[in-house]
Amino acid sequence: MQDTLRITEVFYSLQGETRTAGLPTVFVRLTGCPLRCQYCDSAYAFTGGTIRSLDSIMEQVAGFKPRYVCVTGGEPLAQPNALPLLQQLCDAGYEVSLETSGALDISGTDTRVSRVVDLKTPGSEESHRNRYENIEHLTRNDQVKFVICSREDYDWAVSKLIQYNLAERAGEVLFSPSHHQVSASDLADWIVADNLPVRFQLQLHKLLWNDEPGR
Ligand SMILES: C[S@@+](CC[C@H](N)C(=O)[O-])C[C@H]1O[C@@H](n2cnc3c(N)ncnc32)[C@H](O)[C@@H]1O
Ligand SMILES: Nc1nc2[nH]cc(C(=O)O)c2c(=O)[nH]1
Ligand code: SF4
Ligand SMILES: [Mg+2]
Repeated sequence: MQDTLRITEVFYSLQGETRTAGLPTVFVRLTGCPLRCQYCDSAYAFTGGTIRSLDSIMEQVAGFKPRYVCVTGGEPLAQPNALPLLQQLCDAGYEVSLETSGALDISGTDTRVSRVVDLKTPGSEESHRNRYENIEHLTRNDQVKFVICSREDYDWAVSKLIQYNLAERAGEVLFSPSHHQVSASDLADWIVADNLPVRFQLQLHKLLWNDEPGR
């Protein structure tokens, strides 16, 4: 089918993460993911969804009159039509971000998109899926995220930060606690103790609305 995507939900909320945290944002959640991170808070997007035309998605997004649009999932890049969706969203004048697992090639995405590339830690149980070739495509418009499940994950993330010079390559490096799996205040303390050039982030939407889908 041409120009269609399988979509779990489109909703307007406050961005809970990344460098635009706190800003009203439309979320477009694409259905399906080839990974199975043990902590995944969006497993309801693995299956189901509705096949929709690009035009109908663009129309629904426009109805919210947003400045920011976040394409997430599931794994957006697992659907080939994610690329024209991202491009059309940029053409329409929105500030667009893409949440991606980093398991698929990011190089075909519109360069206006801020790609939030999650480097999967060992604690996710999907770190063998990391596509390290993506790192050479990162620009200062992009963000790298580590979702940290333990002190071991933290040490691993620090080693990748140094090995790939991520703080120079990307505009932001984000360290986020895996929800309820590591103490957020411990993670904050480790970052300060090590004087790391990274941004600590919490999932604001979980503080505000617990774990309700569509928020
Ligand atoms: C649900 S994923 C969808 C996009 C893509 N599949 C990915 O993993 O980046 C969006 C972001 O939520 C993060 N995430 C999922 N479950 C989480 C949890 N329990 N605690 C913290 N972050 C979580 C993921 O690591 C990812 O950075
Ligand atoms: N409010 C809110 N912010 C988010 N930022 C990234 C999300 C995601 O599920 O990818 C998300 C989400 O699900 N809700
Ligand atoms: S890659 Fe993203 S959507 Fe897929 S299982 Fe991991 S966190 Fe969930
Ligand atoms: Mg979420």
